Amino acid sequence: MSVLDEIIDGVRADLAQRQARVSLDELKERAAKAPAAKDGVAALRGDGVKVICEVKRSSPSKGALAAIADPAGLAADYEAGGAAAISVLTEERRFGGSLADLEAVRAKVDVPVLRKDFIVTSYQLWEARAYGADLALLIVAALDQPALESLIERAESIGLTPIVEVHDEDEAERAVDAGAKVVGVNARDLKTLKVDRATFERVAPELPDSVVKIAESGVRGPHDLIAYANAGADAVLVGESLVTGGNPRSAVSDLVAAGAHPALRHGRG
Ligand SMILES: O=P(O)(O)OC[C@@H](O)[C@@H](O)c1c[nH]c2ccccc12
Repeated sequence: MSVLDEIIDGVRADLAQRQARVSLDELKERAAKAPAAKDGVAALRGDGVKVICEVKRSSPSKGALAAIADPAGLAADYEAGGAAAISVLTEERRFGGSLADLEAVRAKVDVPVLRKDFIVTSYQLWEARAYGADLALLIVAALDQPALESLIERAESIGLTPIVEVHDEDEAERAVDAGAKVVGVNARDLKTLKVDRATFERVAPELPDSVVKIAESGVRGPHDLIAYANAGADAVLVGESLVTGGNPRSAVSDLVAAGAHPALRHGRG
């Protein structure tokens, strides 16, 4: 069984407990009261390379990264540094996240917020909206094609922008076939946990120009952002280096400054 399969088993077990406590109707009522979703696509387009900053306490590959007692405070630092969006991990067992983190971050920042989890049912999309997310991650490797298609449709119908995560050319083709408009290319293979920064440049050419392209994982600093930008990234998604670096606000602003450099040839030019 791959790491991804193990993570998803845990996610399904936790999900079953939440579903037993909170009905879908209750969630929908809560979602109806949530502030309207912000435009996730608009936030990731435009001049310069956008930086999505992640609230990440731990990971299956590295274990504990940072305690993050105040996720909303961290998100506010990210926003002050120029983050285009905030990613909040809500998976509990391996990443130490929660829906409470999502809610706290949403209440604090104005930029769009991404629910980063292993979404396998539409119930989790309603949760994302109910707790204030504007974007939700859908991982191609975790879904069969009909499920991927229906979750993309459902996400859009409830106002969420789906970020469809791929890791190779075949998955990129599946994402595009399923109608993805925003695609994240993850340099980390979720089945082996290995990072290969060349993944983005290999996979991005499979994606049409109209698709917003996010390079995920492995960004240690401006140098990696520039390499991803030169390979066509519209945005990068950064976690570990921000939570372990000591000064998240200045680390983000260094990335944003690098991404705004006029000499960069990025995505839409
Ligand atoms: O910590 P990093 O290497 O900067 O990576 C962030 C992000 O890309 C990574 O957390 C991630 C990408 N896709 C995921 C899917 C699930 C959980 C986590 C992820």
